[in-house]
Parts: sequence; C-alpha cells; structure tokens
Amino acid sequence: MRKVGMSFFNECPMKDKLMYACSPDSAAAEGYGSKMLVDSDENHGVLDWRDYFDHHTLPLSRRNPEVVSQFSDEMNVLAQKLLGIISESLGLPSSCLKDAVGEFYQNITVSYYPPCPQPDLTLGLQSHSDFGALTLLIQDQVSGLEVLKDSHWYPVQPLPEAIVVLVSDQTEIITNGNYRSAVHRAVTNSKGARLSVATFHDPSKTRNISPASEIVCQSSPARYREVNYGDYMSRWYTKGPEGKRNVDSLLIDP
Ligand SMILES: O=C(O)CCC(=O)C(=O)O
Ligand SMILES: [Fe+2]
Repeated sequence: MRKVGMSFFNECPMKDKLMYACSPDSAAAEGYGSKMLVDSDENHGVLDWRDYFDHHTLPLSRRNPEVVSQFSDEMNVLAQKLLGIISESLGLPSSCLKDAVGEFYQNITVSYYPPCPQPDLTLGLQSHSDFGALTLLIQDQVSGLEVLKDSHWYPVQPLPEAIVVLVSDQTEIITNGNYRSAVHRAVTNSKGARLSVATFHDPSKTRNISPASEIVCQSSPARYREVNYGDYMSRWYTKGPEGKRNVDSLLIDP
C-alpha cells in the first residue's frame, strides 16, 4: 500500500493524477483530492497541507475489484476483532458494538504530506477525531501523527509494521463515553514527504447511533443524544472538525 501510494503521489504527472480527481461538490468522494471540507462559512475555509487518495472498499458493492482487496479484507477482520474486544472489556456480549455499527462502510485514505517550507505555519491535517467507529492507521518511517492528551500533543512514533488504532466518535457514543475518541492531527516537516494509510470503519449513512441499551441504566443514564450517522457526517464536513466539537455537541449534560 505504502509503496504504491508513494509512487502515485511522487511520480505521477499531475495530468494523470487528475484523471482520478474526486468530485469537488460532495464530501468523502472517492479519488484524488486535497480539500477535505465542503465550502461553507462555518469551517473558516481551513485547508490542510495534504493530498489524499480515498478508496471506497466496503460494502463490496462499492469496491473496485482491482484495488486493495486483500488489504481491505484484512483490515475489516482486524476492526471486527477489535470491536469485539472493546465490547468484552465493558462486560458486553462481544457482538455488541459490531451490531450497533451494522454493516461496515470502509474507506481507505492514503494521505501524502509534501515537505513544507514553513511547518510552523500550517498543519498537515487539522485537529480532529474521526467520525466513524474505528480507524486503523499505518504510517511510514517519517513522524507526523500527534495525539492530544491532557492538553498536550504527543507524537506517535512510527514503528515498523505497527498499526495505530484510533477509537472514533461512534464508538464513544455507543459505549456511552467509556471509550473516548482520540483527538489527533498531522504536523508537517521541511525535510521530507510523509505518507499514511488510514482505514476507516463506519456505519451506513442511514444508521441511527445511540448509547448501547446494555450499558444505559438508571445509575448510568445515556450521556449522548441519538444521531443519524449520515447527518453527523455531513455536519462534520460542513462545520469542520475542530477537535471533538461534533461529538461533544451530542452530550446531554456537557
Ligand atoms: O496522517 C496521519 O497520520 C493522520 C491521518 C488522519 O488522521 C485521517 O486521515 O483521518
Ligand atoms: Fe484522523
């Protein structure tokens, strides 16, 4: 994945890249692009120092069969296993989170951050939490990913063959805040390009997401309002992420 990704971004002439350009009018369209958010007054027109290539890989009906099939399938198996482990860690049946998410919508985004002459003036990818259920991320040997904890940004040092697991917003809602989605960002550097491959596992846009009934009880009431995932996603792309403001806006008692 990383090798093919790097050769696409580094070696393809722009006219070839543009043959795969994603539609500028819709959010999360498949293909090559640079601008993540849709045009709106609310997201302050923030642009990231990043190019990306997004693949739609699950359900199978969305997948181009020639593309990343094995990688997609292996990530799918791992994501399901991890949701099972998270469920069990909360004393729930192992299928609890998987059932709440429903059929996986999987997107694989290859992000390319070119060297930046003034890295202190921009971010590769602004501070955000991922809006789906679970993200599995691989990076190359160039550091750049940072996670926020106790108001400090900590670099996630690249380890060969490691897969970074990022809990995302829908898992926070379903677990009623027992698992919190990770705020993260990518910084740039002036020396060299960086590449990451993020595999997102999301519910379908028609799915309604709320804290799992098995968790909610009188002594531990629901902390998040129910939300339609499609509406949640389009709000994220219109308003912009700004850390966790989208999931926080669902808190019943902030
Ligand atoms: O490039 C990275 O390390 C982060 C990518 C990311 O957070 C994303 O695509 O949502
Ligand atoms: Fe992310």
